[in-house]
Amino acid sequence: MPSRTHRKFSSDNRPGIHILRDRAVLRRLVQSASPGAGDIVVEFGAGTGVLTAALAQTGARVIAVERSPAFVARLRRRFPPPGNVRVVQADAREVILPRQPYVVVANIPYSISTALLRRLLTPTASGLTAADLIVEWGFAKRVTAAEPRDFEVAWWQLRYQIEIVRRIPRRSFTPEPSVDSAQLRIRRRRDLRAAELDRRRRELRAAYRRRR
Ligand SMILES: C[S@@+](CC[C@H](N)C(=O)[O-])C[C@H]1O[C@@H](n2cnc3c(N)ncnc32)[C@H](O)[C@@H]1O
Repeated sequence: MPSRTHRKFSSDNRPGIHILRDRAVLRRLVQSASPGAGDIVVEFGAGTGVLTAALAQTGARVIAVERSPAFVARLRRRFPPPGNVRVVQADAREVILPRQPYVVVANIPYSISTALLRRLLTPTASGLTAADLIVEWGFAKRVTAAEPRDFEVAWWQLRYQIEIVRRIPRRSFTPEPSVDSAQLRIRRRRDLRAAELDRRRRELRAAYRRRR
């Protein structure tokens, strides 16, 4: 017999949907991001709005991006205007991102992790200042590796400090995924000037080409 929480979103229960049910994990994620009132926070994959509600309580302006029409309808009921939550029905990989400085806080679908990080961390001109994400444990290990396997991750690490804050057991979600997750903390490095960054990027690119 499915639990009540499980039944509530069973119409949208496709692979990749794992609702965060551990309040402590949720609290720590929001605390790590600690957005201030009026800050722009983008949440990808808002689902039932469990994280959205915690973010909204900080007074930040929350942009809740969700692809599923059923979840979007539910989010719009839960966060009606006027308020500090804007629900956007879109694919996280394509949605228009803010031009002003913004942070991302999200429990992202495992299947789009690479595409999403590529979108957020690859461009040099970006308003992203920080991201606090829940991602698959193996993915977190890959993007925080001391010696990244590929140039792309090395480039992300050059511009952003990326670290695993903690391991999150699979039982923290409903339904449980088959693997554990990680809380990932990403902060933009401010110490590199454009010319220096460009030089380091060329050096990095050359080093990875030689490895092949
Ligand atoms: C892991 S669940 C997280 C749900 C909720 N934020 C939470 O923390 O409990 C991932 C959510 O992302 C949504 N999703 C999946 N692919 C998406 C995409 N390409 N763009 C936007 N949302 C997506 C799913 O519908 C689901 O609601």
